[in-house]
Amino acid sequence: MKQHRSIVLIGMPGAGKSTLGVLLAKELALDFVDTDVMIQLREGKTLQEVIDESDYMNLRRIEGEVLSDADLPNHVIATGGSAVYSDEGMTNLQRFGPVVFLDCSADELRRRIHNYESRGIAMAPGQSFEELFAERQALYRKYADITVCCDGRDLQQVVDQVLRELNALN
Ligand SMILES: Nc1ncnc2c1ncn2[C@@H]1O[C@H](COP(=O)(O)OP(=O)(O)O)[C@@H](O)[C@H]1O
Ligand SMILES: O=C(O)C1=C[C@@H](OP(=O)(O)O)[C@@H](O)[C@H](O)C1
Ligand SMILES: [Mg+2]
Repeated sequence: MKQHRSIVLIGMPGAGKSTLGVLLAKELALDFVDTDVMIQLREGKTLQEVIDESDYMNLRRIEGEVLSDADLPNHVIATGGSAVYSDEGMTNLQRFGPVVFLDCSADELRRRIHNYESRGIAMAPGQSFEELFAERQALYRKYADITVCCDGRDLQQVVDQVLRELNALN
């Protein structure tokens, strides 16, 4: 692992970054942070309100600033699904530890998430979920040090797989 011992979780909304992040932090005796919460605290509003009061590109811009300024050694870092649009932000997070892509099929994501309209997803108006999914795959793969398939695995199975892959990196 890199010098600061953090782990960065990336992937589509619904992949399990926030949920798994807490479990991994407990397993690894690390702190936990969700960068969505950092954004909301900085802005004093929800992500959906940010989008409604400006637009999705403004949310991506704010997210990029927050990720670029973040100083998060010894954390499991759950990012938002749009984090990978900020190269500067991802480059900063990479300093703290390996990037784990939680790889989930579009069908599985659709089964898990039913509120795509109100979840504050940073996507262009009119873009379909399938189009967004396709656009992002290359970005997640570009930054991933580890890719873990999440389809057909419960939370504990994914946690165990991430831990195995992290051990294999050392
Ligand atoms: N491996 C899994 N199996 C079943 N449900 C999962 C799994 N991972 C996450 N979930 C569920 O999917 C939903 C979205 O998870 P969340 O952690 O909010 O994803 P993200 O932060 O990546 O958007 C939650 O209801 C969570 O319990
Ligand atoms: O994928 C996206 O565009 C987004 C995902 C959200 O986080 P999760 O991936 O944790 O749902 C959050 O960052 C924001 O609403 C934008
Ligand atoms: Mg999340």
